[in-house]
Amino acid sequence: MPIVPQPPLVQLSQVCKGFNDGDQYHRVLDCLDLLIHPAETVALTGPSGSGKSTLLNIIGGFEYPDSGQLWLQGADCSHWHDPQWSRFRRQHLGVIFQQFNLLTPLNVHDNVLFPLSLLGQKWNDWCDYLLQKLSISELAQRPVEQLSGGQQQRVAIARALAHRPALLLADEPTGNLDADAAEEVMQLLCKLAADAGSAILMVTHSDSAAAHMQRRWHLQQGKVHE
Ligand SMILES: Nc1ncnc2c1ncn2[C@@H]1O[C@H](COP(=O)(O)OP(=O)(O)OP(=O)(O)O)[C@@H](O)[C@H]1O
Repeated sequence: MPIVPQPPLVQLSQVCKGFNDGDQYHRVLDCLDLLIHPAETVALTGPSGSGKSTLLNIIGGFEYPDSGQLWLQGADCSHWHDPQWSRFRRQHLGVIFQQFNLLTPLNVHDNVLFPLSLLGQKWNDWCDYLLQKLSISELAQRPVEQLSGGQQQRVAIARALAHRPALLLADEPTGNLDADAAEEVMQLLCKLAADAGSAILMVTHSDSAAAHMQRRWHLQQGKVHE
């Protein structure tokens, strides 16, 4: 059987993005060409305001570039509208937000189940495995607002990986944790993403968190340096 090469998971070609600041246009991303392959892990670093979240938001379809092209899993999504982005995100994208963005009326179990229920799927052995590895099985019935920040972070990781996304976007996932907790969370995140077959693009200001990723992109003055 011939081996069919897989397309890149994420491909950006000449992507530019800027914002109007008063009557001045401020270019944040300056004609970026980038590739992420399936199951690759990439840290995205750079000074505050350099455009890291903007780049993450464009790859997740939360913001649109001003120009350039974006492909996901080989599909040109430069002109996708909201329904196509929603479908892609439901099936293939997991997101860990800096502030966790958990569904606060719900308990841990229902937060982790949520992405699966959007796909018409049920709780499964993988969900049990995630909770067990993240040491939150005992908390399954607890409302998430009753949990500590570190526990909520673990729920956010389980929820982001519940549907085994092709791509995990993480914005400062260890930003609120002390050094020991951050190290443990990074080890868990890498192990579970590898188990799920997920690639990671992770924004971080932490060198030690970035060191857990296979590649490192540094964003400065609109350009990415590797
Ligand atoms: N919706 C917006 N409207 C106007 N300016 C914006 C908007 N979003 C981002 N910016 C500007 O774009 C620049 C990059 O912002 P972004 O949040 O992507 O940076 P960042 O590298 O993630 O920063 P940080 O590390 O502080 O989170 C900043 O100057 C910011 O003020």
